[in-house]
Amino acid sequence: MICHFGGPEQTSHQRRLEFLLILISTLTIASIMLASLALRSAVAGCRNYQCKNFAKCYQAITKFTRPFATMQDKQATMPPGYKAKAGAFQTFEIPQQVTGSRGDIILGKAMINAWRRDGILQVSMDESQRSVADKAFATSQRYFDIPYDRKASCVNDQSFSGYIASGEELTDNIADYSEIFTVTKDLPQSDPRVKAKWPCHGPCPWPDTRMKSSIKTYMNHLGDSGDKILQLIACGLELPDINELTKYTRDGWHHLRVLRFPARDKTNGKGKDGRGIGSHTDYGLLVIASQDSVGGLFIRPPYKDEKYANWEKSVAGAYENDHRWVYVPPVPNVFTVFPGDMMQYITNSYLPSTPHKVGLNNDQRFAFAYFHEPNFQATLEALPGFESDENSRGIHYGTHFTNMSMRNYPQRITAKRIRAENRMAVLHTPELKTLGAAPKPAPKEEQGAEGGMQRIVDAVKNKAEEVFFSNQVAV
Ligand SMILES: O=C(O)CCC(=O)C(=O)O
Ligand SMILES: [Fe+2]
Repeated sequence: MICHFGGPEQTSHQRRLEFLLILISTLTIASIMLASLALRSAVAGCRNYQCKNFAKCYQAITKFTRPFATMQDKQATMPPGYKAKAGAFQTFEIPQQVTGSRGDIILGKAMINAWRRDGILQVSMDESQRSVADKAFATSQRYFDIPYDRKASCVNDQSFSGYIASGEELTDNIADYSEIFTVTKDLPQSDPRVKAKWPCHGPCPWPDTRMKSSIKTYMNHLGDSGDKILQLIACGLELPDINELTKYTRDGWHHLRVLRFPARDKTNGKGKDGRGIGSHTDYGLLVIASQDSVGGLFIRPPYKDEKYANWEKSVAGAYENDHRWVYVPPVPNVFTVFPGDMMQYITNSYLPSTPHKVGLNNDQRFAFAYFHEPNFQATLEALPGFESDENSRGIHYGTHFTNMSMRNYPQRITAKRIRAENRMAVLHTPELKTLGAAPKPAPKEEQGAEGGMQRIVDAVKNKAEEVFFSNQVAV
């Protein structure tokens, strides 16, 4: 006899079976729908999905964002002479907008976990960022290819922007082989902060308008990502306001290093074999780095038995030659993102500043390091819930940046002018330490371009330039 479900001949056993079957199919459909929603939220960086199940969604993000490259691929580009584990870093997609939704909180927590575990995370570039980054890399190659004298003329005595020759920058007293064009806030002479002789404030000595436009566009994109990442981190830290971190970055002292490293057998001999940049941490809130396919970057994940505070005692050169470094293999179309000194300070080392270093490879290497920073006038305080004796005094970002620049480039014309004009003293004026406060004009006698002070400055500058140029070799 053929039984039809629901038919007149149905026994109670068959009805139970029918009920069970319906229940199982409903549950299967529901779990497929849930899984696909969770996956979609992971792909979309939790854009719209208001997650109800924290653990499941978090797991989905963690699994989905693991990269798929094999260990062999990742080791292949490691600079010769280095032994390190190759990292497999988590990659995140940043939403169009961060609103503080449940999804944003989950994403922020996943990013925080990645930093605390690996010291670094990756962020996918969107379509427009890819094209802007490609253009910036092309611009960088074009600049470093121009004759040495033209590159080297791009310096400024008021800002630390401009050219730094291979072998000019020191890390832990050893010359770095990086050749750099630094871009700090590009301010005209008419800007009140420049007129008031604030240290580090001045124009960027661009070689041409093409480079200016391409690099500024790139920096604007990085700035947008930087603020969104900070908002996500604020969500992940469950801070009372999603702008708890971005309140510091309005008119932030964002800057960028356009970098070229020579091949390991094509250096000018001023540094140490195979070493591109010595181990160091960077100064602000976030470092957003990008590199070509050559490979050279190593980072140091947080270790429980290591504690440092770069704003108190330099960590430059620390642990440089031990085996605890992790290689950052080039991955196409991602930014690598890690915390800087200020993030460590305000989180009481919950998010420590990530030490990193660069090795030289068989080919020249191009890279960018963008620093998403607080406003120069900002004094950073411990975040709610992260207060301790160590961060109770607050730290003035402009002073930290100026100290670090003076330490790294003591012989640069900018450092000489800061010393000659005693600009360090300006750092102590109340308006320089108050967000949004207007600068007070410099005293009359110091403003005159023809004054005695200016003559001293010019003499120092000329001498510095002489030394600067005589020390260089063409690349
Ligand atoms: O070359 C890199 O990838 C990073 C460079 C760097 O650490 C820096 O410029 O501070
Ligand atoms: Fe760095």
